[in-house]
Amino acid sequence: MKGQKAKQGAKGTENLLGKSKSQAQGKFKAEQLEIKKIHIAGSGAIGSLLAGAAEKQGLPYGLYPRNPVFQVNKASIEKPEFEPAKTETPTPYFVEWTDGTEYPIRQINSNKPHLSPSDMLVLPLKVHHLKTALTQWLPLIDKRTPVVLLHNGMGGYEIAKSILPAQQPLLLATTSHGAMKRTSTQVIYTGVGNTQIGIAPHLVSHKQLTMPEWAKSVCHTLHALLPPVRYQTDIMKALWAKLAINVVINPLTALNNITNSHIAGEQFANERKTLCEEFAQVANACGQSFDAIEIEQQVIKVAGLTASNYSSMHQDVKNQRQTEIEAINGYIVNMAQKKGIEVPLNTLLTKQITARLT
Ligand SMILES: NC(=O)C1=CN([C@@H]2O[C@H](COP(=O)(O)OP(=O)(O)OC[C@H]3O[C@@H](n4cnc5c(N)ncnc54)[C@H](OP(=O)(O)O)[C@@H]3O)[C@@H](O)[C@H]2O)C=CC1
Ligand SMILES: CC(C)(CO)C(=O)C(=O)O
Repeated sequence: MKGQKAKQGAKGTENLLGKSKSQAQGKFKAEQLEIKKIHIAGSGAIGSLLAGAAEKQGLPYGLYPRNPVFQVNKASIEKPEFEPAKTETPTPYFVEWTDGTEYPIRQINSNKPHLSPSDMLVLPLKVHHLKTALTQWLPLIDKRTPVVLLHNGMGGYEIAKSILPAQQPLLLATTSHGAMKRTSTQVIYTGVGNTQIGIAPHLVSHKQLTMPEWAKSVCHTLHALLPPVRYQTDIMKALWAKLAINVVINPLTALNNITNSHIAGEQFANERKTLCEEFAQVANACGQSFDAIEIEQQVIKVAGLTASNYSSMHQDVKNQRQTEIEAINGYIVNMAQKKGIEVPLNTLLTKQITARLT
């Protein structure tokens, strides 16, 4: 099976419906699937993984690289202009699934998308990419097109709120699936995790007891593509919980050039404890409810589950790419300042990671 190439070409939505019925049992019903096409902004590791999943399930998809498709200028905001990609990918590249099968995916470079309410836009980007990407996509989406933010760290929601219309259907998500770009033509699905998703808090009505149809459709589609998807009624709590993990594992693995497994060890006991305490103090001052000891147990668990991983920050530092430090430890430092709390270790790690790239 290893290296086996899957046949290219979408097989239509029946295939997705057929697969999703069994995959989504007990979660979402097949008749809730109304998303006709998934548009993926950014062909990084997770974006490519989603495209591979769409290829695998036969759901029409568009995978768009950074910048080249649409230039941001005043004119393009009124009437978006498409230009040929500077980084055109004439041949497909491949996503290698967990069973070794390879699915060919292509980036879209020249077709001008117009997203309808039955399309969805997913942004599996780093927070520091979001402002530009959302500004580029805004003229291309209908005001009823569901938009999904999918990233580590915090701050993306505020950026999206400042750019999108107030009533734009918006979901916030975080994933623990692992994906890695091994070469320019190969992305590997390195670890099956899960995706947690929820409606942006400003769209949640306490009077509405059931999920709106658009949110069901999005969750169902994502679950059919890359299961399991867990719907969270309090997505902010889930994002804070993921942040806690990243606050500890990411900077320590990046600075010490180690895999995640080491973070569970005795040598990091002091840093682990202090970071969890600083996190809990800040999160709780921001209206959350976290216990430092429970967070530390969770960090140790995740470090064990992802033992052989190099964290995303480790990879960014190694490849001299901008890290997500501002959205992770930097976010804790900013929130701590606002609340008058001292967070010396988060402050130090933020400075040390930032210094690595200058
Ligand atoms: N990879 C993983 O295993 C996991 C990742 N995550 C999180 O998911 C998010 C995405 O991660 P990942 O896929 O690894 O990141 P990558 O860096 O691989 O992908 C981000 C992609 O976004 C592209 N990009 C930047 N700006 C734009 C833009 N304006 N329009 C379109 N594309 C743009 C980048 O382009 P270019 O290539 O030109 O830089 C890059 O290809 C991060 O927050 C990460 O922490 C969470 C769990 C696991
Ligand atoms: C959970 C963890 C730490 C897995 O590596 C991660 O989210 C990351 O690397 O950014």
